[in-house]
Amino acid sequence: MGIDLHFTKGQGTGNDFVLFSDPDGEIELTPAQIATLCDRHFGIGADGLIRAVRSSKIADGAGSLEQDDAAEWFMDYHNADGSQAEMCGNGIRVFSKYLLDNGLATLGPGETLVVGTRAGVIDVQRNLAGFQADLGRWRLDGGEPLVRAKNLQVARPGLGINVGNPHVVVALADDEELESADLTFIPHLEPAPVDGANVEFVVPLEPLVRNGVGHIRMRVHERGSGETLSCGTGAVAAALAIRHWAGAGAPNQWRVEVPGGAVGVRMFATEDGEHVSLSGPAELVYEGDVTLN
Ligand SMILES: N[C@@H](CCC[C@H](N)C(=O)O)C(=O)O
Repeated sequence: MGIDLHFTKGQGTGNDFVLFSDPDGEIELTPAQIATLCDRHFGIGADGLIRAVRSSKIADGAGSLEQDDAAEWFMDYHNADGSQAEMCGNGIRVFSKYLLDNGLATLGPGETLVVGTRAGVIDVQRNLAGFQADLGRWRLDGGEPLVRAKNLQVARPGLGINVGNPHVVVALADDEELESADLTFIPHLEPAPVDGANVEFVVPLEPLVRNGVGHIRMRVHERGSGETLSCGTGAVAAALAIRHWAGAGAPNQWRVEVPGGAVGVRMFATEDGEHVSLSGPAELVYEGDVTLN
């Protein structure tokens, strides 16, 4: 018997998602079913799939689910190939918009929506750009693998950064080089991270710092989804890497241009260490019904 799904299509800076709600955790899709839904030729088409499930109903084994009574909803995220991911920065804004527009949550001015994810609970607030998500603490992680991409003449050292999910950031010389990279092929990392990684190719813009805000441009090859128009956690990792390389005095606020638009990144001190936040737009595009066999 088929599974009937009422779905919503949403996007944030062109990173697009199929969303559906499963409050009681009754619908477990297989990786193959998710890949079919996300397929742009044989399915709805998306970079990832998001299931809205109550945190109390998410099945055990979902990862490091930090239970928090305030997080009524859990963002169950899968990449386009059906693989699970811990976190999605653009996805969490679109997920918040989905919860609010469907009356599943409320978020007044100055209030915080707490969302459960495999990377822990994330605080989301409204802001001028749309939504801002506090992604919490980040860490240098995964060393400095050598990165090769098709059409890039030389291998480059990357920087491994974990912002809930794994990234490797590579600095390129200029826009010409950024455009020349062929990201239809998976970048080659040496040594290869055990759990794979999203790979961001970044160039500084001129001037790098304007009014105290750093400006960079990036393209990304997402683990499990291929090249996408944007990756929120990737933008965060890119800003952290460039700040790391720039050294003392580099800004704590960044604007990251991606093929699908631009997002904002901010690093700020908290009692439990430095946090990083991501802000940007979120839009729900259309709704539909689909039957999965
Ligand atoms: N597009 C997302 C990241 C989605 C997960 C990623 N592909 C992974 O496997 O870690 C974002 O906006 O952060």
